[in-house]
Amino acid sequence: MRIHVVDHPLVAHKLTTLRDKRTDSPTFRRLADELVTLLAYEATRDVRTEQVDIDTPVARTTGVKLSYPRPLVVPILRAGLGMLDGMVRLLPTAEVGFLGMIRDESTLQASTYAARMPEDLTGRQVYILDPMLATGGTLVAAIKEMIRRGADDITAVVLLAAPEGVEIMERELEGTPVTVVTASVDERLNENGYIVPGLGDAGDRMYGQAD
Ligand SMILES: O=P(O)(O)OC[C@H]1O[C@H](OP(=O)(O)OP(=O)(O)O)[C@H](O)[C@@H]1O
Ligand SMILES: O=c1cc[nH]c(=O)[nH]1
Ligand SMILES: [Mg+2]
Repeated sequence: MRIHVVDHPLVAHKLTTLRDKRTDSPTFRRLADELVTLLAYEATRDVRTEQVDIDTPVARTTGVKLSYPRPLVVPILRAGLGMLDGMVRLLPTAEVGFLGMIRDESTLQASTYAARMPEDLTGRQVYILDPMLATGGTLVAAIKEMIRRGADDITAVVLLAAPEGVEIMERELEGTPVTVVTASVDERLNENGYIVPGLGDAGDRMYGQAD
């Protein structure tokens, strides 16, 4: 597994406002959208392309286009949904699958309540979107599901990661073709499994408290 922390002043600036507890939901959603576009630029560095010949108004030339099979973008509901538009803006040909996952806040165990995507992902590049990599339980389960379906190139785009979650991912996904792109690896997890300093509950801050 590879991890790439995007070190850029615009990313740091937007992330700081996202973390601020005074930031309201509409602003939070807008910033998450803008941030994911900046992260997506790095995350798609190895997106597969193929050569194409075109005519400019002046001459014939060779360029590239995104190749087939199309990449698959998979937001993990709920909070990952707030990253979808920003991602597909950069990857307009992508297909979109959905994974609904919830972390039990007392046991911190992740479970899946919905999955809609092709059963066969052989040869597909997959981009998983989830703002938070905390204990890593959610992302490890999601990535294992993609590998089970045959994906051979998986990139997880997360806004924030905890060192504990990164370590679990490295252990559980050793030797797998996985890259994590994030705006920050924070200090630690607290006793409730929340990232410190973090930004709180990403889903609640985007959409309100679910229960
Ligand atoms: O790394 P982990 O410890 O597994 O935690 C991270 C997960 O927790 C949050 O989802 P949550 O369960 O709150 O669902 P929600 O997006 O519907 O709020 C977050 O969006 C991740 O999916
Ligand atoms: O800090 C955290 C940890 C898990 N899920 C969140 O939304 N935030
Ligand atoms: Mg939540």
